[in-house]
Amino acid sequence: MTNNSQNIILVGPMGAGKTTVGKQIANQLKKRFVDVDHELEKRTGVSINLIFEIEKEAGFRARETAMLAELLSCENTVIATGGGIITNEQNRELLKQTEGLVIYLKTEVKHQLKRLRRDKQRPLLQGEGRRERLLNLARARNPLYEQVSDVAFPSGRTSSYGMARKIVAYLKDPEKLKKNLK
Ligand SMILES: Nc1ncnc2c1ncn2[C@@H]1O[C@H](COP(=O)(O)OP(=O)(O)O)[C@@H](O)[C@H]1O
Ligand SMILES: O=C(O)C1=C[C@@H](OP(=O)(O)O)[C@@H](O)[C@H](O)C1
Ligand SMILES: [Mg+2]
Repeated sequence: MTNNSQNIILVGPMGAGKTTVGKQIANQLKKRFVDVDHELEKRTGVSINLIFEIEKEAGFRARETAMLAELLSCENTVIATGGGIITNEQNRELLKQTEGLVIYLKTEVKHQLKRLRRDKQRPLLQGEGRRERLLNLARARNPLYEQVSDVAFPSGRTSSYGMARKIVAYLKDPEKLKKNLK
């Protein structure tokens, strides 16, 4: 079992379920939940969309790095990151060096498209060509999620609740789950 105060950090692409599953994991483990994007919105008082519009992606990324560093210094917290967190080298170093457990929520573009079809909150998905855009992001970013994570969970058709249960079971007894998978 992971130690009681260990942080759990979720990485993975947009629509992988980092925010939704992260909240449920925190509930089940009685840990605090924070989301890098939500914290940025709280601090700035504006939406991620507006930060992108005013400060462009570079401005958002600088804020995101500062927020990640701050949140990683907490204890006993489930931290949901944004899908682009791994694009910045400093963030990747922070994730590799943290004592927290970094979990990669894997997903496929077809599931992302379905889950995010009504989304208006994600600046990188505005406009046409979502599929192409998600495919390009996956190509560039998936190896980086692998690089920074300790363990990966594919979501596929498993519900967000099912994912949270699977992950909590793993955290309570990593060996048992490995045996079940054999
Ligand atoms: N495993 C899952 N199965 C089905 N829908 C999911 C799953 N995980 C997340 N979702 C849905 O996809 C949408 C995006 O999830 P979210 O948690 O915001 O993803 P992320 O934070 O990784 O971008 C939400 O509507 C959420 O309910
Ligand atoms: O993939 C990305 O670059 C982004 C993902 C978003 O978070 P989610 O992964 O929670 O959607 C959010 O941080 C921002 O829109 C940029
Ligand atoms: Mg999210």
